[in-house]
Amino acid sequence: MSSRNPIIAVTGSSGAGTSTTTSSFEHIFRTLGISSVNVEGDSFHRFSRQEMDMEKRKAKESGENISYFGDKANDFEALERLFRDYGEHGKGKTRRYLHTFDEAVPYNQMPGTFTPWEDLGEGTDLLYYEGLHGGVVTDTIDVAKHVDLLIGMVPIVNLEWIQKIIRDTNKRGHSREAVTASIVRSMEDYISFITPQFSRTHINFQRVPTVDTSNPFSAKAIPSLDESFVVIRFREVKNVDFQYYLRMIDGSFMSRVSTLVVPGGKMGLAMELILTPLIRDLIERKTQANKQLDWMSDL
Ligand SMILES: Nc1ncnc2c1ncn2[C@@H]1O[C@H](COP(=O)(O)OP(=O)(O)OP(=O)(O)O)[C@@H](O)[C@H]1O
Ligand SMILES: O=C(CO)[C@H](O)[C@H](O)COP(=O)(O)O
Repeated sequence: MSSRNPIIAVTGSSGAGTSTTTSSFEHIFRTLGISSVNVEGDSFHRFSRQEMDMEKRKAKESGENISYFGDKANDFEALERLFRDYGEHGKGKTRRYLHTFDEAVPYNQMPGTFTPWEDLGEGTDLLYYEGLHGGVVTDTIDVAKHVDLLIGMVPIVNLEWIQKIIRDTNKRGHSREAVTASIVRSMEDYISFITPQFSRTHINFQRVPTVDTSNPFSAKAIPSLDESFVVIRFREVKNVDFQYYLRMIDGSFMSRVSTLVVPGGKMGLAMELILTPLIRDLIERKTQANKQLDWMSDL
């Protein structure tokens, strides 16, 4: 954690909606006049799509498993290094994984490849990460400890799979069978690396559909916001003004002492109401820390 160079991370599985959530954060940053550097978790995959296909074949031959959720396919050290460097110096290195032709063409590259590593961050107010591993901890690395505000984006698992299957088939050119196989192959890593993160978050947002999603593998469409509720669990936030949220968000209620439930259509409003003051606090702490540093260097 760093008062001078704060880091916000939205962490969630593939298809959970971390990229979609980014627009809510960008709106808050614009409102508060904050300049952020945005980092995508997929940039820290170890392998291009072609290399990963080879790794999957090798793993299968030796009776092992490899998935995008685990440490074999992701460079957690590089991610921790970026967070540490940004926290200490306000800069670091990242790159982009290009999923689609639309993303790849401007770089004159093919989908499934990486852009070169480049320096980023200089002069920004905060680092914003969205991806699979913003709260990951293993025996050798601890990404979570560098994060000042850690948000879990966790639809219930049937909905997560529907979102992944429909996004990967419609936008990323994969077959339904290939996506289903990747869900199966990823399950062990999902339990070891993805879900433990949601016990380290400050707040979890869990979308719960109110329509039948009992066979996610045959679903034709993603349940809409109006066909869902969002369960918001405050884990590590003090002095939460639930009365204020209940007054401001029509149709909201509390299901437990630390849990607010809002209609799906109010998710954007809820995020704005809840996150804006927390982000403002991070920026105020940054201003104070920098003032203190200036004052000490004047001595
Ligand atoms: N709240 C939501 N309501 C309706 N659809 C949603 C919602 N959140 C995400 N989706 C849809 O689910 C799919 C996956 O979302 P998104 O691409 O944001 O996931 P992601 O977590 O960024 O995945 P990855 O890490 O694999 O890139 C997209 O098609 C998106 O439009
Ligand atoms: O979303 C993912 C992980 O978060 C993808 O599965 C991963 O980035 C690989 O992408 P692709 O299958 O398009 O090569």
